[in-house]
Amino acid sequence: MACRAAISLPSLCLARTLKPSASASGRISSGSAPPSKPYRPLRHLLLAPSRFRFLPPSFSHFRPSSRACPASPVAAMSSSSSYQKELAAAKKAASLAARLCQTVQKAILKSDVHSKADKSPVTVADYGSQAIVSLVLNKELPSESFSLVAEEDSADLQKDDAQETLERITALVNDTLSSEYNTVVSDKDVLAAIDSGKSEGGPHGRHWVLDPIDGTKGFLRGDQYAIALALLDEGKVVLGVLACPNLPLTSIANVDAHYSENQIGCLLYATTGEGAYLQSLNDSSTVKINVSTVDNPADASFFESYEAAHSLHDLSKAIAEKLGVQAPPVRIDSQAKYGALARGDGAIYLRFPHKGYREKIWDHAAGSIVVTEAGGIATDAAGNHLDFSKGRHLDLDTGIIVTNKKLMPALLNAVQESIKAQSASHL
Ligand SMILES: Nc1ncnc2c1ncn2[C@@H]1O[C@H](COP(=O)(O)O)[C@@H](OP(=O)(O)O)[C@H]1O
Ligand SMILES: [Mg+2]
Repeated sequence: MACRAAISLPSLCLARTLKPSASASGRISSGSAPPSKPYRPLRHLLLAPSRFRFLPPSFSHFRPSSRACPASPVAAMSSSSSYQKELAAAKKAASLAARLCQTVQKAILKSDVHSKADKSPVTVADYGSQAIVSLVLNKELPSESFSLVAEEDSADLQKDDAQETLERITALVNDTLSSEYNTVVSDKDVLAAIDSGKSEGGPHGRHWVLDPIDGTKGFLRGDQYAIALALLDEGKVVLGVLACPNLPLTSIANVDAHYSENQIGCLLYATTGEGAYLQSLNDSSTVKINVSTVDNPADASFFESYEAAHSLHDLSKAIAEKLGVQAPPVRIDSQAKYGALARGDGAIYLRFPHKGYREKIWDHAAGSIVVTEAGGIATDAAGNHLDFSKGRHLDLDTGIIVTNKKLMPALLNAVQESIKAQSASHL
C-alpha cells in the first residue's frame, strides 16, 4: 500500500515558507509570527473511535501483516551494508510516524497543544510518533537489545486529566499501524513505548536516537518538520533517517516554485560509508544525493532556523557578509535543513543558539550523517566534529556549522572572526 499523499497545504503557503529573507515583510524574512492556519479537525481520528479494541498490554499481539511497506530497502543500497536491516526498520518506523504526523497536522486543534517546562509545544503527534517508532523498531528488530534516546516521556500523559489525550494518541497509533500490522496496542503499551526513550545513550553499545517531531513550531504552523531517527554504535552515528513530510522532492533553491501534493514528502537516509539517498515518502523511487559543489561563497546560499529564538540571525548575517555570500538566508524549521543541504539545495547551514542553550543529540544525529554521507561536514564553531557519545546532549563550542569540504575552511574562518568581533563589541 502506498503512503498517503503528503499534505493538503496550499502550494502558496509552502512556497512562502521556503522563500528566503529577501524582504522584511515576508514570513521567512522577518521571523515574525506567521498568521495562524485554520485547521479542520478530523474528530473521527483524534477522538478514540469505538472500532478500536484496547486489548491487554502485550507487544506479543504485535504481528506484521502481509502488506508491503512503502519504505522497504532499496536496490540503491549496497548489499554489503552492515546496518541494512536496521536501516529498513528505521525507514519503516519513520515513514509510519510521518503518516501519523501528517494526519495530525491536518487535523490539529489548539487543545492538542500541551506546554512543557521549556514552553515548547508538545502535541499528540509528538507522543504518537515516538510510540510508533519504538513499537516498530521493537517489532522489526526483535532479537536486538533496545536502547532509545528520545525527546518525549510520558509523565504528562500519566496525569488523571490526560486520559482523553492518551486515548486519542492510542487511537492514532492503532490507526496508523493497522496499514502494516495486524495488531491493536493498548494505552499501557503506548505509555511503555514512549518511556522506552529514556536511555542516556553514551559511548558504548547501540542506541537509537529519536526526535519524534523535530521542528514542533514549524509543525504547528503548517510548515517544515521532520521525524529524525539515528543509530549510534559505540558513540558514532552509523545510520540516519529523516522523514520530512512537507519537504518538496525537488530542490527548494527555486524559491518561486509551487508544489502540488504529490511533489512533496521526502525520506532522506544514510548509513556509514554507503552514501546518502532520497526517496519519496509516497513511493520507493530512490536517488543518491550529494552536497553542493559550490566553492565560491558568492554563489552559496545558507540555511538557518526559522525561529530567531533558536539561532542568532544577526551573527549568521555577519558571517555571510564576511564570507561574501550574496543570497539572503533561507529560513526553515527542523533537520529538513540538513536534508536540503545534503542534496545541494543550498551550501551552508548556520546554527548559533543563544548563550546557555545545550543542544540535544536528537536534533542533529540523523541530519549530520545524511549530510556527511552526502559529502559534507558538520562541526562546531571551533571546527570540532560533533560528538554524539556524551549522553543526551552535545558538548559544543558555540554553534554548529555545516557545509561542503571546499567551503569549510573559509566558513570556519569567517565564523571565528565574526564571533570574535561580536564578543569584542559586547565588551
Ligand atoms: N533556545 C533554543 N535554542 C536553540 N535550539 C532550541 C531552543 N529551544 C528549542 N530548540 C531546539 O530547536 C529545535 C528546532 O530547531 P529548528 O529551529 O532548526 O527548527 C527544537 O526541536 P523540537 O522542535 O523537536 O523541540 C528544539 O530542540
Ligand atoms: Mg528537535
